[in-house]
Amino acid sequence: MLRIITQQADVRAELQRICDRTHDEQVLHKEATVREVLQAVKRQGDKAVLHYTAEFDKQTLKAEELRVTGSELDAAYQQVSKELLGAIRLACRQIEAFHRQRVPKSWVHFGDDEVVLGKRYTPVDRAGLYVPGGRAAYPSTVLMNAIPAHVAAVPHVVMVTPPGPGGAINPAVLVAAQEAGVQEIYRIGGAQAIAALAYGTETIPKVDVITGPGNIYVTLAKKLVYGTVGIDSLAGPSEVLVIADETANPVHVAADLLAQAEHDPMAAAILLTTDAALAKNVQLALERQLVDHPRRIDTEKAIAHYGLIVLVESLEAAAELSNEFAPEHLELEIKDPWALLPQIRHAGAIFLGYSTPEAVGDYLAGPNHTLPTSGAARYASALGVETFLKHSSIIQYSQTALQNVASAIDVLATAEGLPSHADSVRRRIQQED
Ligand SMILES: NC(=O)c1ccc[n+]([C@@H]2O[C@H](COP(=O)([O-])OP(=O)(O)OC[C@H]3O[C@@H](n4cnc5c(N)ncnc54)[C@H](O)[C@@H]3O)[C@@H](O)[C@H]2O)c1
Ligand SMILES: N[C@H](CO)Cc1c[nH]c[nH+]1
Ligand SMILES: [Zn+2]
Repeated sequence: MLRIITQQADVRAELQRICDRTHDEQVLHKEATVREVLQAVKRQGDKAVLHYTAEFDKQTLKAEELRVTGSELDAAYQQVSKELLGAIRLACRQIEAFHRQRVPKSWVHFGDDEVVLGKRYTPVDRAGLYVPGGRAAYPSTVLMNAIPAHVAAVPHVVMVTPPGPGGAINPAVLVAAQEAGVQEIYRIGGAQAIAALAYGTETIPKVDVITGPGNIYVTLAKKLVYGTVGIDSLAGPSEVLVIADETANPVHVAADLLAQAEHDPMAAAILLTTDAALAKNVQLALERQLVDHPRRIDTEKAIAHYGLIVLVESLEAAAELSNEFAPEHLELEIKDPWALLPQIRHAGAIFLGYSTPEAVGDYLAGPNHTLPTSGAARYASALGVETFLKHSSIIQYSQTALQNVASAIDVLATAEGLPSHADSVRRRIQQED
């Protein structure tokens, strides 16, 4: 049963508990497991990857079987329906069109003061894409990761995804990877896959940046390898926060809450509403929709632990609570969503109005569905082309320009107690050796 609580009670504490669910004390033992996996893969390479694949994915593989072969890739096209291929291609076009807008461009400015300044964008050499596969297959996530990498012109794109029975990978995932230009695919998942991409093994190449969402093990592993490699963001167990008024349809709101809860027992689904009748009706609708839900057990777990309906006094109060939670997905199911939008400061993606279920963003609206969770939307954003780019600053001074700033640099370097800094400028001005 989805609990209903009122604003005055311990709403803030409850929302904080749900937000913190991937970094609270209860996950410490999972972090210990992840640390062990990272260390083992770093030291033992493929041997450890194969060991943990057997332990956690229940698949016994040999090192030479880790890479998906050309014949498997070809066969995948025969295993997907025409409709599915058509939908993948539509999603590809829309995601690419969105990501090609406002790609950061290199620039150089030649100033009148004989100073040249600029920024030069270059892609990483190697990207590693994590595509989840424990509880569901995610061809959409392949596209959301691979297309921005392609638009950023990353020369080498590697993908990992957990093996299913017999080591098989879902054919739709393999088709999506080919449509989006992935070059190498390895059948590994979880923390061992993140470790392999971060440190490299005999079989799996080390990459420069790891992107993609995943469950708690994947997210903790990404957090721990950050620094050895770059990451996109902490895109962990899914979450949705819906702000709804009395005009919202309770059946639709319940369906949207379940659409995120069904991802993972650690997913979060929250409704903030000004209307007590809506709260009750969403609760009832959700119960009904859960009755013959194919993923009922996990979905009920998510709803029981991380599901919540909060009755709020006003939409402004709802916006403030939402900002504190910083949800991955925020739906505004209210009469005038554009009027509330200026009050929203932190959210991975915002869905406006009754006809915009979060699922359109998951699949094909165009914006990326790999989004920060557990409060990370306070400081991080959706995966994008820029995730695969970095920029170098460009600086050139003429002799005259250097003379103009020499004394200021001298003063600053002296204040910092760094005489060679001052000297490196002074020698040029004085034309000494
Ligand atoms: N935030 C986002 O942008 C976003 C997008 C899509 C999906 N998601 C999330 O991705 C996740 C997908 O999760 P999933 O489980 O289906 O697939 P997954 O690929 O993320 O995780 C499966 C892996 O977890 C590892 N694992 C499972 N149990 C373990 C244990 N007890 N100890 C150590 N390792 C273990 C296994 O190695 C397995 O390969 C969900 O949480 C979903 O909500 C998030
Ligand atoms: N809602 C997920 C992000 O939290 C993305 C997704 C992929 N497929 C379905 N949903
Ligand atoms: Zn989803």
